[in-house]
Amino acid sequence: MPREVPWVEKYRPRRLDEIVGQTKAIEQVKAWIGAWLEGKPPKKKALILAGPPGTGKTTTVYALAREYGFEVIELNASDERTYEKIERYVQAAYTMDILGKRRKLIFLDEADNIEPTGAREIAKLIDRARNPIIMSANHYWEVPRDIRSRAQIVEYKRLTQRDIIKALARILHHEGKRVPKELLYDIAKHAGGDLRAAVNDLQTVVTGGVEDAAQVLAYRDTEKSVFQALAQIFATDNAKKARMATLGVDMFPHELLQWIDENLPYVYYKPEDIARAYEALSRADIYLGRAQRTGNYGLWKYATDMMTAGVAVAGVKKKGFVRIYPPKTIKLLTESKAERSLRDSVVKKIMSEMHMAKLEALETLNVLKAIFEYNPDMAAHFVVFLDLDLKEVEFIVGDKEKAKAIWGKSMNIEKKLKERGELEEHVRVAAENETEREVEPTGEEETGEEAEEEISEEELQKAEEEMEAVEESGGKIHKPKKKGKQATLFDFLGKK
Ligand SMILES: Nc1ncnc2c1ncn2[C@@H]1O[C@H](COP(=O)(O)OP(=O)(O)OP(=O)(O)O)[C@@H](O)[C@H]1O
Repeated sequence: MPREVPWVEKYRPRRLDEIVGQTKAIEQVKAWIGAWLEGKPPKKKALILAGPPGTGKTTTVYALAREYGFEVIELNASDERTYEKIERYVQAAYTMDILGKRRKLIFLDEADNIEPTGAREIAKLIDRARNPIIMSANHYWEVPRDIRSRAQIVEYKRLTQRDIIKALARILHHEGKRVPKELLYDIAKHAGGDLRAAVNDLQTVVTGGVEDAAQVLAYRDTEKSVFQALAQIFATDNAKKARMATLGVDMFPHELLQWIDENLPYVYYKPEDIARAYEALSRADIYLGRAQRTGNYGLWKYATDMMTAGVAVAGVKKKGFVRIYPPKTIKLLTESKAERSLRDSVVKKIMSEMHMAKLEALETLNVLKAIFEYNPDMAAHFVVFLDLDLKEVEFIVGDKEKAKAIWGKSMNIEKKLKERGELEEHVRVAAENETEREVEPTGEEETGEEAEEEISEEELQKAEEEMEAVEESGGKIHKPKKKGKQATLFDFLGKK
């Protein structure tokens, strides 16, 4: 199912005069580019747009390019290959040539994330540049000195609540939607000057119904940045960026883990990528357990690395707007009795058919929810395998019409299996898995507690190596080896 276009992109200002609250910054940028256009490149051939996230830095670069006829070459400053790429462009003739090629403007994002060696190379390139180079950074003082000394700084301010309300009202007008005034004020207040966060909140509230708003915003109060942190983790393939995303989050790691746990099934397309992300999470969980028992809270670092970088690089993510929700485990108290009993019955079926402990089954239920939402064919196979009834399917997918469609497909599968006498085969496969597990013990117990006992010191050391490997391999985590013979959700997917 295609995701809705993120409003932050749909309503990104196209013109400089549509950018709110940054008049002074934009004047400075225009003056700087004006010098280039007059053929007298400014003394400082690079510009650093510095300021908090979501305040219009990237937007400025693209609007500037559109208005002044530049082609933007956007490169990630922390990417090692960036140097070679810039090399190609800085020396390109700075002309609008007769073939109609446009002048190039080099845009380096995350200038506060450049390693020292990269910084020296980029500094040399700035000296030789024949094209304007604009960089953006959240923390000016973390931009390497070699670069800072060669660049003019332009400061972007946190946006005021008034600016944010103006921008949100404009979006609502275009969408033809209304939300209560108080809610708009609440969103603006909780965004902390970050218009990207505010626009994302508005989209969440409008698409999820206003009744969701109170819940979403209630969490913004105390855990403002967890939404932003998760959005960043789920948007990047860069291990370092993912790890940095949670730095400002005022939350214990085990709470953060719950947030990531329940939101991540909606981020990846492929079941095997979801599986890989869950592998990283379960390692994080193990470190947390051990930290708790031994009092060695230094282990929190490994846990956080696993749940941020490990999850971020687990696979190919969906593009588009990701709605981030507070974890249901926190919401359980507000669940109705009927919902609780349906959840319990589904979880019991998962436990019995897939031979899982309760925690693992709850986790699997989250994955199933994503599969049921996005892949009705695969969902139908699960309906047969788990012997789910229509009410249970409705509970999992959360929509009557979708549930009916899946149910119909499952009836067809069941009919075909019966004709081929294969219904029994499903049962036999499950039974075989059970026997294999008994014959060939994995050394892994099913409860979190017991698993924690098995972590050795070497394994802890390995955690650090693993995270280094993630970075060295350019952000790709090695596919974990399959352990034991326990029937997991993904064994099942493999068999299908
Ligand atoms: N000053 C602004 N005026 C209008 N819209 C804005 C402004 N700042 C941010 N936005 C909205 O927020 C989105 C994100 O803004 P932008 O990409 O420019 O942020 P940024 O400052 O580059 O953030 P980061 O430092 O995280 O890269 C834009 O697409 C736009 O919808």
